[in-house]
Amino acid sequence: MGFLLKGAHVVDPALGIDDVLDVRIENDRIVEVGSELAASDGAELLDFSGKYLVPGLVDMHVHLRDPGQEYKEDIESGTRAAAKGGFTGVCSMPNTDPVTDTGSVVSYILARAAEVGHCRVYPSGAMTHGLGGEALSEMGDMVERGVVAFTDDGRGIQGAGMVRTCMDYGKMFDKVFMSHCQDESLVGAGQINEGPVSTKLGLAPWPAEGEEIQIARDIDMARLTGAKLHIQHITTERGLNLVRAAKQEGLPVTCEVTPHHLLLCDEDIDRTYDTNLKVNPPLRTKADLAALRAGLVDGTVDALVTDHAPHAAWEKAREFALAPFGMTGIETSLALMLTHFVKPGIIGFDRLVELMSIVPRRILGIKQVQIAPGSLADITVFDPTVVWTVGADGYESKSSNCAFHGRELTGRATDVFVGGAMSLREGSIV
Ligand SMILES: NC(=O)N[C@@H](CC(=O)O)C(=O)O
Ligand SMILES: [Zn+2]
Ligand SMILES: [Zn+2]
Repeated sequence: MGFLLKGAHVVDPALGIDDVLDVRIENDRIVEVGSELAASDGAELLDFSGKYLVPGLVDMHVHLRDPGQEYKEDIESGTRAAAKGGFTGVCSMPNTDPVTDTGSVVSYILARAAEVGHCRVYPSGAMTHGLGGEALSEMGDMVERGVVAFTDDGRGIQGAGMVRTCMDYGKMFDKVFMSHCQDESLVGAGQINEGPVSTKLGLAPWPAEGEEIQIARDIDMARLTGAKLHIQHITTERGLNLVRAAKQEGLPVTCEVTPHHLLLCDEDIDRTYDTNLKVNPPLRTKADLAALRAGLVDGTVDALVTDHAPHAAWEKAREFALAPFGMTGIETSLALMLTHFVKPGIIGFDRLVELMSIVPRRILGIKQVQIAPGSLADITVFDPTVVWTVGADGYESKSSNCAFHGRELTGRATDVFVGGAMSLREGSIV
């Protein structure tokens, strides 16, 4: 069993490859990369001319909602949506029900992913019991069952002492600590970014400082404990500058940004009053957006993630203040990045691959995939020229709370291989 992938434009910055090449897959591995490779017995030939072929994309921030909130998403539908979006793997967040804070929940997620998944699932586990911020989760048990990272995503840990305890104890496992930064005493019932728009709309304000204070604090805790720190869904210029300074200091600090925080700002809420734009942390200002874009280009931003946060239509159909935070994103992120950053030449395909494939694996400590013989055949193929409309053919996700619904985008994943098996073929789930 195998495939001969013909004539794709292969981009793998880790190897310095940026060329039209053929790739041969046998079983779960890449076995040959070169020009004009000859077909072999039993291998299926796929013509990828005009397409790009890159190491499989990994989204390191995804809410699969399983166990517990399967009416929003489950492991089958969430990984199906991921494959449709071009991903070969996702890191699942622990704000499930029950919370992913014990080994048995981790084992459930991995077993279910093996059974029904359309891509790999790399589970993260909670830092504190029940995301309560009061007591340690069962970190060692979860590491034994396969978590790749720790995070209380969905909530900020309120006490600096608790963050320190988590890091001091948990750093022996050599996993990254990922911080959702939100000071509840400042944010309170905040709905959108604090500024003229929140005043005009009469929506409770969420100050930038409610995020930045915990970014600064967690960098201090990483320095104090020696633990690896990753700032999740960063949204403000000052927050990004804190990460920039930590890196200059040589601390093991990384950060991620979402397409929505790169492309939308609080003024878009004024324009649309769309609850799909209600997200945690909130859409910030135009100036923040520009700062995040600069960080994407200069390397301060390490990873591009979606924070795919599915919610049922009826939940988002409520008054703004009652609607839950979050938007879906896993079916649109590659296309948004191709359309708004690669096509206009703001970043190259090589930087895109770093942001969406290589660096997420590095941060999570997952073995790299390379377009080279011997590597696992986790591969993403996309057409950078196809024009399509978001949501026109529905979504693979169970939820449709997509802030980009109806937008025309250029570029889309066409084929995805996970361990040498196709999970997306010519744009359709296998
Ligand atoms: N991002 C969101 O707006 N919502 C996330 C929680 C989170 O990522 O903090 C969710 O679980 O719905
Ligand atoms: Zn979060
Ligand atoms: Zn999240």
